[in-house]
Amino acid sequence: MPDDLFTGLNPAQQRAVQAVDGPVLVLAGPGSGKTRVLTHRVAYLIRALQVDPYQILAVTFTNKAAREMKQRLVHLVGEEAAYALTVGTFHSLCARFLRRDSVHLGRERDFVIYDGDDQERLMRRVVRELNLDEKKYAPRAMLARISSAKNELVGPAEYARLNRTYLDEIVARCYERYQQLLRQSNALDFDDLLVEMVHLFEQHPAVLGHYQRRYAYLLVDEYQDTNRAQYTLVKQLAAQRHNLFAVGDNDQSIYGWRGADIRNILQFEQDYPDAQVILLEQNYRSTQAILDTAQAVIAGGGKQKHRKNLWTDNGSGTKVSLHEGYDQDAEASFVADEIARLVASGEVSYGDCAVMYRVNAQSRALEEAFIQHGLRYQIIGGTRFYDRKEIRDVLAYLRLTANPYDNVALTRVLNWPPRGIGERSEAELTRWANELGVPLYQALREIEVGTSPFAARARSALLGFLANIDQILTMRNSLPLTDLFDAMMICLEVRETLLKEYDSEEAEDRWRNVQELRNVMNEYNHLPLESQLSTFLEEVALVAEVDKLEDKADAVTCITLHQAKGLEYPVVFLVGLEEGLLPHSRSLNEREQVEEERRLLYVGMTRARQRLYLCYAFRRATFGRSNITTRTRFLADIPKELLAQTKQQRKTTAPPAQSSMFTARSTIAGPPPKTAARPPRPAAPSSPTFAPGQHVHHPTFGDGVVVSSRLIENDEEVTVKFADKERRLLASFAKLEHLTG
Ligand SMILES: Nc1ncnc2c1ncn2[C@@H]1O[C@H](COP(=O)(O)OP(=O)(O)OP(=O)(O)O)[C@@H](O)[C@H]1O
Ligand SMILES: [Mg+2]
Repeated sequence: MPDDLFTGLNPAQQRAVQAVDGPVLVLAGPGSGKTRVLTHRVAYLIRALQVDPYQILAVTFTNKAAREMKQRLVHLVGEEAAYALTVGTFHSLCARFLRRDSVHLGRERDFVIYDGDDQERLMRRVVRELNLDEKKYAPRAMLARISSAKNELVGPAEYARLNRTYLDEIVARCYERYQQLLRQSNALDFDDLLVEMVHLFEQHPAVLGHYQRRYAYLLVDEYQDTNRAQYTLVKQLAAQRHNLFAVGDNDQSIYGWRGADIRNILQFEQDYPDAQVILLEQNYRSTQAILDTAQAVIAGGGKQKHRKNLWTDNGSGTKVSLHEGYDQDAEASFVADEIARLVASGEVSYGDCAVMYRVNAQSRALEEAFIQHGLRYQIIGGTRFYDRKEIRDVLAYLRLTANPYDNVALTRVLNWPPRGIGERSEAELTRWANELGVPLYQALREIEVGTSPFAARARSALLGFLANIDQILTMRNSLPLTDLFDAMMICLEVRETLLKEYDSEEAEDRWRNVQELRNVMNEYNHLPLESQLSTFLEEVALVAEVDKLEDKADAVTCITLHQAKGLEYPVVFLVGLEEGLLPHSRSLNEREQVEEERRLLYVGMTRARQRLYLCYAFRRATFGRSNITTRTRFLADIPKELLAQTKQQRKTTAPPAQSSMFTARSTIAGPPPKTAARPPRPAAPSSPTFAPGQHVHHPTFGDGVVVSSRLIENDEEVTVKFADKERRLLASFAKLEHLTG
């Protein structure tokens, strides 16, 4: 036997590779080599047992994992055999099988697969057709319910039977109609791929028999995150030969919210009574320090079945760092500084580092810090902050506010928020503006005053848009940037629009992104009023551009915790370890959901090989408001002595006085920047020392602008607009400083 199959495997792993007949469950902790064993087992089947690679089916959790597995197998078994294997995700495999066999379901082979946008458009049609109120029955929300039903293999009829509330009835009707329309278009959505496959196997035993014979060997990675439909598929395929090899870790089950059922792995032995269960206990990925810390977190969740031991002889390594930053920007800055330091020391490269977070909006602060520090980075999965739809829409309005003649910005948001301006009206407007030889905004003005080619309905919709723009324009020169922004959000009903367009969770995420943009603006409020918006837009444009030009090779990886599953990096930063983020505020109601968040943290921690940083911020601005945070409860389960704690001194200014996206923020507190020498306050001023419009600094509330000031008794009462709100202060107590510049 060629020995490279086994040289890299310990005895337990070798046993797992060689335990060929019958079902096998490898239940083991992170980094114990489950994925490696699965890969080697494929090679073993081919090389040692002469199994035809055509008979092997391996299921991975992501397409990326499938590609990586194939690459490894090219080395182990050669190209020809590697290409004859079937490796993919449940979805990609089902799509492939259905292309071949969906005729048995009376379906054309060339069905199309609808993505999220297509689905939404279709559901919108359904909701309208059924004369339902789109506000009450948001298409996205309907789709989310239908998706859960599909993952549970519950069809429209059964859904109607099982669910009896009024809302359920509506969902059932939408579900039924949605499926009809999909069918008419010869389309399947993602969930249908699994559902149809299960149906095909149920209804056509001959087809199932074909697949059962063909795939004599089944291997499934990340088995703990299979949902009902996937679990059923595996069961169907394995029913004859029982050659199922599943690997997983119940402590890493993190997709419950998407229908994954942890019981699938816990009940493996009941499902397959002849199963062998193999435990792997040596971790090859992480240092002892990282492992101990991660174990402490998962153990804090109490006892579970199959408690696994995990040890490593990788050495104790550097202590896990626990870092408190002042706010999310300081946190990001710390991460960037630390990465720059490690890279400069020659210890690691950018590509060795990953930053993981709970929600995509958290990447904004990181992206900016990386750009400031000139660090290469890439955002995995998530769209880069400034590329997100809601951000681009809002930015388009801001661009219009700065320059109403910006045609690109104008066409982008002409019908967002939706006001019934269709493609036809837009084309007509463009044509007409060309004819008049004026920018679109000017053409809109013309509609207002004179004759235009538009029918009454289109005309009033276009004028509605114009009225919005003009209303915002009138505020442009009188409000500080963040106030202008808030007024704009109200005028355009952005939040309400998002709630209409998306289900409540997604709308909340997108609204959070929009508010994140407002957080950025805070830093421009201190500039002269007339240059705030333009400076802001200039710098945003630069950030967006720099980002595009980046060479992605050897870049820091920014990734959500959910997407980081199965991956590993020498250096890992977990940021935002605060209550409300992790555990996410959505999960606080149910214990089981909080436990899933705990596992998510565990998954994140166990991605690290050499260095792990746990970070949280003392304050965090969410939804436009900066609040003091509470660090996540899970940190309490880590014994203090396992951690090296660092804490940023409280910043004396927040936000920094002359800040912009490109002024480096120091992570360590420094003297307040650019402050005038502080004269001792005279006890009883005879005339106000503060005047409206002056920029001032307060040790606690940060920078602000004086709104008004008046003398009272023997003091001066100053009203100051700070980043968060307006405050009335007594000058003798408030220690207000005048800011120069
Ligand atoms: N016997 C071994 N000798 C040396 N390195 C090993 C051995 N087994 C696994 N490794 C290495 O340890 C790391 C973790 O392995 P792998 O990714 O397969 O773990 P896993 O159990 O799948 O982890 P996760 O649960 O996070 O998916 C990989 O870099 C792998 O190459
Ligand atoms: Mg793995």
